[in-house]
Amino acid sequence: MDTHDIFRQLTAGVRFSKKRPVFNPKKAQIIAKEELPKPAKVAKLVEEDTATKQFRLLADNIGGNNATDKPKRKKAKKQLSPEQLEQQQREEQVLAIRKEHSITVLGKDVPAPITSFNELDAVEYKLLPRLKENILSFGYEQPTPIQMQALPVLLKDRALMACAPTGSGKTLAFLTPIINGLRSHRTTGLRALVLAPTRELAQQIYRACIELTKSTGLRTHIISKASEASQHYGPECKQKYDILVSTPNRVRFLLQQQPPLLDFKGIEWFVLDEADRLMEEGQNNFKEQLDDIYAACTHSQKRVAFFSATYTVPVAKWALRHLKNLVRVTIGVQNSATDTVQQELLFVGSESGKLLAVREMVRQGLQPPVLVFVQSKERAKQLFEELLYDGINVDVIHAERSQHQRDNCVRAFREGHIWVLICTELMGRGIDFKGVNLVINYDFPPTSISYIHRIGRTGRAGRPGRAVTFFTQDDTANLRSIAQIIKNSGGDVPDYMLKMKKVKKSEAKMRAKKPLEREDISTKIKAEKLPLPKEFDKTKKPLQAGSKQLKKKETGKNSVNGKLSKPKAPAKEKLKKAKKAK
Ligand SMILES: Nc1ncnc2c1ncn2[C@@H]1O[C@H](COP(=O)(O)OP(=O)(O)OP(=O)(O)O)[C@@H](O)[C@H]1O
Repeated sequence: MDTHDIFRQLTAGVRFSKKRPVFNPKKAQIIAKEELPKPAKVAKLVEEDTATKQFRLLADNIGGNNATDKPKRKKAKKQLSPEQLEQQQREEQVLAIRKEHSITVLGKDVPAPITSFNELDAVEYKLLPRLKENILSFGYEQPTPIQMQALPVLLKDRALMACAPTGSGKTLAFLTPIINGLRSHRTTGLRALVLAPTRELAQQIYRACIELTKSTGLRTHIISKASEASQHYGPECKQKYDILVSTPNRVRFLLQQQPPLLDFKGIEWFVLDEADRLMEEGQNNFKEQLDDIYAACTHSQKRVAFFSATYTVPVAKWALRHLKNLVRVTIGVQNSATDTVQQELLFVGSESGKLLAVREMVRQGLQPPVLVFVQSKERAKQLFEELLYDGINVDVIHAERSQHQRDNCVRAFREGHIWVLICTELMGRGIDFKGVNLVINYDFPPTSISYIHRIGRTGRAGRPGRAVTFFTQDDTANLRSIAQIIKNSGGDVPDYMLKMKKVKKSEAKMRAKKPLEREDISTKIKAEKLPLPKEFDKTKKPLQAGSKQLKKKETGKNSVNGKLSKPKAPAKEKLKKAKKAK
């Protein structure tokens, strides 16, 4: 495989604008010159249709025609030496394993996949016996496909960009090589950094790390409160940790203190979980924070690994620019939903139809635990108020709740005290609740990436799951792409959905940034929609010009002394009167 091929394959699925240069070789100083394609070749690549390119590359790889994977067959005429024959057989075996587990690899000299954790005892990996015991204590019979391929790649100190379906065991795939690489505790300070987009996910990774490091002596820490961090990391601090798990904002905050409260000069492992989310640019996104953090990790030998179930252009670009010796591993088809989830799209007519649909599902018998996704914290609160009195154990989690409340909520859901958890996008990524039976997308996901992650909260680790996505007339813009995802993972969708007009890129972007405005979630009768009772009108005197009441009517606000007050609902008045009469 020549350099041109490597670049072409690493950028599979990446769509470059013709206006902006795709890849500026001058900027990519870190990559060795010979690894870079010539600008003219890049331009040619840009013009290639992305979908065709992706399809061809996947077909090539899975079918084994990839130059990386292809066993070097000698010409039939030439007699093979026993060693050559053995080598050829080994290569064919590797290909067969990758094909069986839908593993696609891109890069030079990619290590062979393992099929059992026992293979990690080999001299080339030198897995710590204690670490292996910890892995086996989870009761896993064999590595998952991402573990099969990512473990050897990372244990051989290669940079990795890994894409594998939700719930496929990526956490173990990145924690094991870190722990094995660090081996034992040192008092020199932090040597590994794992970043995740939410605190809940960081907590989950932290807990997994504590389990995996048992009896190894390695110390892991999670930054729970930035304000307390000075005690743990300040220059005079005696107690040092080896591994730090956190969200980017807390880390950057500590780095920015004077003097900085974190020292990343010793970071040998830099791992991003949900890398595509962390690389998102724009307001309230992590990219800027990430750049600062990466710049502080100045160790010359640091290993970098990105993991996610989905990948986007910025991640591929960044990896190409910054990482040497890069391997890309994809399990199945990139950016696809896990095939263990039975997916349904349900037309509910209108916003009120959604509540009816949820209640109907409850009436028919919901199998908890159930996760319900809505698009905002306001809507999460509204839905919670609606379902609170429906006789189901329901709770709600969103960014406005305190950290303590969020932790309690997650714990109660994990322990089965809460059956239905209403949540926002906050819980969409990475969270591993065991045995979630159903995900309801109450509000249509803003992007197909969000859809893949949300429904991936069920159907994890090979278990079956179900996801129901409500849609109304307002959601049809994104319907086509999500119907396509369902079809790609083996589900049934009506033909008309797949034939719907593609949304413009600009519109898709806008929808991703700004969710649709929706009617409030409420079954309460709206006062303003009720006709005024007749007697109310008859007894009313005409309003005087300049009177408070008339002003209120003109402005449409119930303003008393400049403050907003609740409108007095005629229906409520009527109800009160009726009660008094009783
Ligand atoms: N080898 C294995 N065999 C069986 N189960 C496993 C194995 N490795 C991990 N698991 C289990 O699979 C579940 C999902 O793992 P994990 O949370 O790492 O998934 P993920 O790929 O990171 O998902 P997401 O993309 O949603 O973050 C966990 O409950 C974990 O215990």
